[in-house]
Amino acid sequence: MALSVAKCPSSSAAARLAPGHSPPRWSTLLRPFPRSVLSGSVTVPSSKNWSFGVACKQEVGTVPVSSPKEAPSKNGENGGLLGLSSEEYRDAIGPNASEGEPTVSITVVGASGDLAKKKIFPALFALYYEDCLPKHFTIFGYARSKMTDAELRTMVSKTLTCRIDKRENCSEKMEQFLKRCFYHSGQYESEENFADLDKKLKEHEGGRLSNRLFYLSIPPNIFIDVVKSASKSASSKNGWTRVIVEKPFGRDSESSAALTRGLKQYLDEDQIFRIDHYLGKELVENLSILRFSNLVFEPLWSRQYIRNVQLIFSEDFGTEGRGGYFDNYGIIRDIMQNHLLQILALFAMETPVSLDAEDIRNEKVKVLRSMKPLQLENVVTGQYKNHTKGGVAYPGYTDDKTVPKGSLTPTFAAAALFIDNARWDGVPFLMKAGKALESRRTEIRVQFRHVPGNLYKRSFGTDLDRATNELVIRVQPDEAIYLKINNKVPGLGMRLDRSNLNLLYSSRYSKEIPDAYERLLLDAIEGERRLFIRSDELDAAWELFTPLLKELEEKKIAPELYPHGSCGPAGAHYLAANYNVRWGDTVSDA
Ligand SMILES: NC(=O)C1=CN([C@@H]2O[C@H](COP(=O)(O)OP(=O)(O)OC[C@H]3O[C@@H](n4cnc5c(N)ncnc54)[C@H](OP(=O)(O)O)[C@@H]3O)[C@@H](O)[C@H]2O)C=CC1
Ligand SMILES: O=C1O[C@H](COP(=O)(O)O)[C@@H](O)[C@H](O)[C@H]1O
Repeated sequence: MALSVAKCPSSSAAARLAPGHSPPRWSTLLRPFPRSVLSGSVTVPSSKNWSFGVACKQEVGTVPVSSPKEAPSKNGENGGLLGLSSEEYRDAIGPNASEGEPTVSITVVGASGDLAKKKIFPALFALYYEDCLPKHFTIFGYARSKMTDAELRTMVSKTLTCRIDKRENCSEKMEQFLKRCFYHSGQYESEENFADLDKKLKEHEGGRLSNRLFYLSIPPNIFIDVVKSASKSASSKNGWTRVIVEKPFGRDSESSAALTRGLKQYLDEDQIFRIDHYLGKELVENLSILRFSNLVFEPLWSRQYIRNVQLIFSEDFGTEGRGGYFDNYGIIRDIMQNHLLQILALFAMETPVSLDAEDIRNEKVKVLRSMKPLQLENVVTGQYKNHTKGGVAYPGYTDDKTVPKGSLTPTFAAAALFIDNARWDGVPFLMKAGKALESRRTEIRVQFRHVPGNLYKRSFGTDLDRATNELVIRVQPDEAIYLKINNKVPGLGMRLDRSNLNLLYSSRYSKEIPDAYERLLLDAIEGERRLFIRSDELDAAWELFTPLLKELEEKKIAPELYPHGSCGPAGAHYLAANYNVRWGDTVSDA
């Protein structure tokens, strides 16, 4: 029987316990409390009901008691109240504070763009549908494009979807949701335009304690302009102000440090939520649970038993429509330096002291800082070229009009990385990421060592590799965790077979898996930083990749061409073979 807790109880009755009731203990395993709760906050009941200890806990009147790491925010009197004592906090929010429920205003900056339409508004709607948003919330779209509220709603409504398993009242809920979405057109560097937004936000907040979340869904060259104007003119006067920053966080160590310095002129580190949406994916979240809550795995999690680890990302489409952005970054910056490296850090970290964000991030950063410098000979790059299959012509990367002719930007890369610590000494961590490949998949593959003195080695023939165990965590699509084991083919003979112990999520759970952006938006609203990137993690990630990127660019290394829709460059196989490894996704029973 599965332990189950409603992640976002649709009926708040199930979620709310009378004051004095203990929350179910295991709920914390499934969703660690926000830092404010862990550090001893008092939750002020907003009414007779008390939202407490549940997956989708609303931060209703959370009063920080002591949280030494959370200093008052940079924007001083305009900023959050995170560093105040509970008495100061009550004084600041007035005598009736505990009677009013706070509001959350979410401003999607760059609301006219692709990400906002594709991911952010749909995720906000899913949270609303699941009763995960606070009772009082308002969503504002902000961008330069001229749009009315009605036009924004029409635009947004086209991308909202209902969960397959929850269609009940969906269109009604959509209508209610859209009524809470508004639009404000303005320039990104204009304090005046943000001051106008502030006025509108205040009208909606109706004098309540107001918490404000800004989601920067815009190109990075305007991050600082927006943060400057928003923090000066539109940050909360009496609640918290937080900013979600989309990637890319720079192109290299220097530009990333400059971006962080720029942001920190106006924000404290704990107001900055650097998003890496791969950390919000269900199976990536599950990685630590798999390892730290199952005795069978943790003892094997080291060089002693693990031969290699593979982190594989592939997409079966090219850079269509994003060539302009992509050409300036390439696959190493787009996928490896962030998504795959973050997964590696989570995979390889030591047991954290607790599930608190800082404890987890402390362990991740230690892994990143223990990485051996990346050598050019341990890297293969590729770029897709046009290819015709079944009478259909697929364009090459440089056929995209937004990509400069002769571009050397890699759309594929494979690399062998090493962690210079006692646990992982000598174990290759092989990464592979590519666009326009034959399939779309993201996987973590753990290949174990051979069984010493294997009694059955004769039964495996010459291919002993096939006899080793492999643990596969398929992040997407068809989320699954499976372990390849050896077993006897039933019958009187002695033939060995290889089978999968398979946890296929769609068979095990009828519930639809939430999109990563839902989890991350909810965490940002709750102040939970575990799945966001801290600045020292970011620095360490860039420190690892910057010298390699510079070398590739300075030496003008030409990527190996591979046909659109193929398995990628052959060089990736040679690279793996150098370490006696075969990519797990290329074998017939992958
Ligand atoms: N799209 C995706 O799948 C992903 C995107 N990201 C990141 O998220 C952010 C947003 O992505 P996306 O929505 O695709 O980006 P867009 O290019 O669609 O930009 C978003 C909005 O920003 C404004 N804008 C665009 N270019 C400029 C410019 N040069 N100067 C000023 N304003 C500009 C436009 O709004 P207006 O003209 O109305 O002001 C546009 O609608 C980016 O940082 C991107 O790298 C990260 C992961 C995936
Ligand atoms: O960050 C990015 O991620 C997407 C892939 O995300 P997914 O959740 O759809 O797997 C990738 O296409 C894009 O290039 C990159 O910027």
